[in-house]
Amino acid sequence: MHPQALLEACAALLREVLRFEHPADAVVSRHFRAQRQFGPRERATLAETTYAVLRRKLLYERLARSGSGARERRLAILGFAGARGFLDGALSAQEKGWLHDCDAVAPQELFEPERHNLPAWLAERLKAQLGADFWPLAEGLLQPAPLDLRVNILKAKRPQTQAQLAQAAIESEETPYSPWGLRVRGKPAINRLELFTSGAIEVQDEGSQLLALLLDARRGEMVTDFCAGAGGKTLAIGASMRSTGRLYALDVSAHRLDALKPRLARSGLSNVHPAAIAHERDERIKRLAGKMDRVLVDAPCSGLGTLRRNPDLKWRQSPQSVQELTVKQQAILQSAARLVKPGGRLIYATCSLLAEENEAIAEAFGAQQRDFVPLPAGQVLADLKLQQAASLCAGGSDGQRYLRLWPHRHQTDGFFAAVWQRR
Ligand SMILES: C[S@@+](CC[C@H](N)C(=O)[O-])C[C@H]1O[C@@H](n2cnc3c(N)ncnc32)[C@H](O)[C@@H]1O
Repeated sequence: MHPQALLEACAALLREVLRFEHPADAVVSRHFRAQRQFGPRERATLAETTYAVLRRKLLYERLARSGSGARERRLAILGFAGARGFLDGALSAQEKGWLHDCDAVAPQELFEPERHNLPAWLAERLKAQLGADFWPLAEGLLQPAPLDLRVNILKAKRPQTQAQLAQAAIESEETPYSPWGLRVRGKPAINRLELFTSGAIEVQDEGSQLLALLLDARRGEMVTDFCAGAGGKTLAIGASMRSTGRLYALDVSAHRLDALKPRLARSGLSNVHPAAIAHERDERIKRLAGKMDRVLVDAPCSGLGTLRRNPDLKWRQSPQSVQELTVKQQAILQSAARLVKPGGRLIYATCSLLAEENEAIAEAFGAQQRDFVPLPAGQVLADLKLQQAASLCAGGSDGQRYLRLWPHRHQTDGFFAAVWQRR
């Protein structure tokens, strides 16, 4: 495709995404379905340019105030994810001069928001929470996430899987914490590999794998994944139960549960029972009350821990949306807790960075529900012989109370989890 046509296509896609009416990944997929003319490399450039602009939106908007032509074209030039030589083929002499001037802007000439590229409300909260660690986090959130795979231990072993990937010219290394994980170099297409179609691997961030590990579901147990969605964690939990016992995968979104079905078929699991519920107090779940050995609440949240993958979320969330989510999170945790049997365990987790969706929810629950005794996440992970368990945790008097994963410290998405045992 001619550079000019590809640059204009990037600008057109940005025009749709920057309306923020729908999640960026959904807009990009719809765009590709409607516009069949793009090959795989062009699609990659279009998607990566869009994500680069979403990541550094404040910086690029500031630079785009100078220059000429349509705003989205200027943003696409600044975020262009292809080779500079190729881009040059699309630029006028004036645009080349402008881009050269933009490249020469030094960081000290920029205002803070143009360096961290976060909305003011979010930067303020993260600064209050993190202090000096705010800037390493902000920098970490501007990087694309690596591609992590989880080896399905029902079907494969990690070393052999790594060797098979190498045969397909895919380089990978073992993830540092999860015993199931492989971190792949680059972004190779995974879903046509025999390893993928046969269910030996799934794409899953190491942080998500750690949440499934933390649940420590055992063979033959009764387990509920209360907010199962498309089942990323369900599949990891089901495999850790060696496809025995019963694992209920509940969600209010039948659509998301539908996306679990093909993954379930590949996985070889026969212990998973997906069920759509109307809400967290649905009659259908009453009969499960007091019966579960393990309950995971992977609660709906702002998703701000996934900004490396979903940078549009920082522009789509707001203090009000976070406030509404915290109400829902409390209600779901309260209801899900009823399923836990005496001696059983409950986990509340999110992929948010914000204390109000995390520690605040866990502490409010602990204060109300004297029946549930906190278990230090660091201890649970150490008992599982997990590498460097203590470094993954924070909070409480010994700094081990909660699982607290950060992109800049652990190279995972941001995750939080609290664990309780019912008396
Ligand atoms: C963070 S996502 C779950 C991701 C999923 N566990 C995974 O690993 O792929 C949160 C899920 O909670 C679901 N949800 C929202 N409200 C709910 C409720 N009241 N009861 C159960 N699930 C709910 C959403 O539909 C969404 O799929």
